[in-house]
Amino acid sequence: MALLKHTKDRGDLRIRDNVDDLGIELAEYIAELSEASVKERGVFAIALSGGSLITLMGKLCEAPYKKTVDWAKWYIYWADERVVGKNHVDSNYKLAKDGLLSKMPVIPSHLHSINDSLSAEDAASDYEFDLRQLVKARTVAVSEVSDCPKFDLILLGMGSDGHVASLFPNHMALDEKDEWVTFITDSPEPPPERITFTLPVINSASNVAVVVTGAGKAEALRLAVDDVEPDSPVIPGRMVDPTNGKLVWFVDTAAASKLEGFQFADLDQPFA
Ligand SMILES: O=C(O)[C@H](O)[C@@H](O)[C@H](O)[C@H](O)COP(=O)(O)O
Repeated sequence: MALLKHTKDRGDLRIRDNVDDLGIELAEYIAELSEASVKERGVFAIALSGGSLITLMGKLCEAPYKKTVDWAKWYIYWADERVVGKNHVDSNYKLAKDGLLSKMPVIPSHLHSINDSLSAEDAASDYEFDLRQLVKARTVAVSEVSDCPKFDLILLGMGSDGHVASLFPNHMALDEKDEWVTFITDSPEPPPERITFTLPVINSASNVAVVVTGAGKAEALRLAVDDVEPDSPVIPGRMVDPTNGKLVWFVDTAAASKLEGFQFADLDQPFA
C-alpha cells in the first residue's frame, strides 16, 4: 500500500509498508529521472551513498529497467566514500559495484570513484578536481545560483543519528561552504576516514532522494521532516534542503511512525 505526504517545505514523502514495495517505487523514480535527464541533457549524473540504499535499488537490475534505462548515459559519483581500498569490505564503491553496477551495462569509465591510494585529505581534493572536470564539460550541470555542480540526482541514506553522506551531527564538515568535497578523519561510525560531498553540493542538486527505513530511524525522520519544537536538535538530515531542486523521502511505515498525523493516516490516501 502506498501513501504520499506533501510537506510544507520538507519535500514529498513516499511511504510504503514494506521495503520490497519501497524498492519498486525507488527504481521507478530513478528510471523516470534518468529518462528525463537523458532527454534534456543527453546524460544522467547521479551520486550514490552507501548503506541499505544499494540493496533497495536492486530492482533497477531487473526487468524492465535493465533493458529500458539508457545505462550508457549514466555518470556515477559517490556522495560519500570511506577512505579504504576499492576491494575493502567497507568501500561504498565495492558495495555498489558488487550489489548493483556489475549487473548493469554502465560504462566503466563513467564510474567516478575515489583514488584509494591517497590520504583522506588528498583523496577529497582529488575527487573535487575530478568533479570539476565534468562540470567544466557540463557532463554534470552547474547550479544557476552558485558555481556548484548540479547533479541530476543525489541519493542519500540517513542514520539513526540523522547523518547523511558522511556529514555527522555537530561535525565541522557541516559548515564547509567553499569546498565541494571535504574529508573527515574522526567519523563516529567506522571507518574513521571518509570523504563527503558538502551541503552546498547536496543542496545544489536538481533532485535529492533520502531513503530511510526501520523503526530505529523514526525519531531522526521526525526531526528531519516535521514541524518540530524550536529547541530540537538540527540534524544533518534537516539541513538537506535543495535550493532549486526537489526533495523526496522514501520511507517505510516503521520509519514514518513518529510523523505527525501518521497514526491516523489511511495508507491509500494522501495525508496532511
Ligand atoms: O558511507 C556511509 O556510511 C553512508 O553513505 C551513510 O551515509 C549511509 O547512507 C547511512 O549511514 C545510512 O545507512 P543505512 O541505510 O545502512 O542505515
